[in-house]
Amino acid sequence: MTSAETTTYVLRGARPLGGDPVDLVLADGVVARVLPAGAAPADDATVVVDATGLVALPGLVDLHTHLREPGREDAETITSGTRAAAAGGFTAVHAMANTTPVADTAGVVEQVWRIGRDAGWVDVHPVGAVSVGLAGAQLAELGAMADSAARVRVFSDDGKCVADPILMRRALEYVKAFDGVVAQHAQEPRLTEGAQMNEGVVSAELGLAGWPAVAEEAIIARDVLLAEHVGSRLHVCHLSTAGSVEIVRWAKARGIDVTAEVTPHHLVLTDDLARGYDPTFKVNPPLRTAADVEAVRAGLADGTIDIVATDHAPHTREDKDCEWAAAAFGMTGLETALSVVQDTMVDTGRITWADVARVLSAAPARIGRIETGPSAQGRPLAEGEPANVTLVDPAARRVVDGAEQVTGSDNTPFQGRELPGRVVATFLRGRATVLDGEPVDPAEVGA
Ligand SMILES: NC(=O)N[C@@H](CC(=O)O)C(=O)O
Ligand SMILES: [Zn+2]
Ligand SMILES: [Zn+2]
Repeated sequence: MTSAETTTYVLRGARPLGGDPVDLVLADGVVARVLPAGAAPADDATVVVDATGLVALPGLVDLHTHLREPGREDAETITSGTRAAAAGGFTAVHAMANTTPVADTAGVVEQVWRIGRDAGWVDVHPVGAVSVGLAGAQLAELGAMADSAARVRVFSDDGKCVADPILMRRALEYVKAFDGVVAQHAQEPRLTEGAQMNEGVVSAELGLAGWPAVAEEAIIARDVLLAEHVGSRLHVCHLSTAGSVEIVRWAKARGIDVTAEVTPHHLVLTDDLARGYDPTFKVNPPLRTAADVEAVRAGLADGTIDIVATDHAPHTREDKDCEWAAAAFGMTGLETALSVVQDTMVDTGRITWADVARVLSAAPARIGRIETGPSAQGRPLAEGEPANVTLVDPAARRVVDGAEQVTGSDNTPFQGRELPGRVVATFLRGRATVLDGEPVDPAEVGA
């Protein structure tokens, strides 16, 4: 058995960012050579991957993943969630703080970071909570989390909105000291009390309490103004309405340092899906209207929305197989994100593969400040760069089946749907975490 560190891979005929075919040689953890297709030599110590027709992307980076550990290992563990991430083409994920206990201390974020490192599937970058216990009252120890081994730069009470404006202001001011960012789950709590789905024609018809677009938009409007006032960096989680896109567009034109994400599901699914009362489609923020879907696609295409983030939110059957009102909010996404982006944005001609590399790798790495340093991510596929590489077959098609997925939960909203694209291989610093579409256990290659 060759050890992970010494295996040299030749990705024969790969198309970096969808461009002309080349041979990518991965050795010693970096992209050692970029050669004309067919030119890379192969010897006994080399593994040749036939990458003819495959698009090579820098390893994907998710800014918004729920790994559930510690506390809800029955839904997902750091190991199962990061294995699913690798299967989806990711080499780094940001692990959200709404665990039990909450990731609001240096101790918890270090533990998550260490378990992720030891699992070896992707780099795990813990997100720190903004407030103690996500309670929205008292600022958590942001500085201690930033200074810890986990090097936290992203802070979020995700799942809950930082509703108190003075707490939000203090958090924005505090993170400036270490170039951090506050990632807001924009949801005005009073306007969404008891809300079950998007407020509109469908909620009225179904008799479910609605969640108005203004509840999201009012918080985003407030926060971009706060970010401007204190001169800090704001990130908007899972933006979902046409009005939210307009506000972010306005804020960017004004020079405010704001970034925004959209989830794959908000790029394609609408509130019509609630008609079947299947809680698989219950999510926070809720699925919106076709007009909102069009607006977020346009926002992603014109750069108003910086990134696609999965908001992978695994839940047990117990928490999902119940009546709509009692079910948990959330849907899985790590293993379908790239396919949904290809389907909605690339195959429709709205963005290129180079744009995919930006919105799913370089930009989230930059927002999370993981683009430099020992676990650099989101860098170009150039000689000397870390060999974080994803090979995708854009011509493949597959029918999604939650039972076959790697994640510990099966609440995929794409069950039974045919989607384009398949992740054939993923490399983390030159070590294969996925080959021939199958996860490669880090323990088995001596990583
Ligand atoms: N997206 C969801 O519907 N749920 C998330 C929380 C969140 O992202 O707000 C979860 O933790 O389950
Ligand atoms: Zn959220
Ligand atoms: Zn989330």
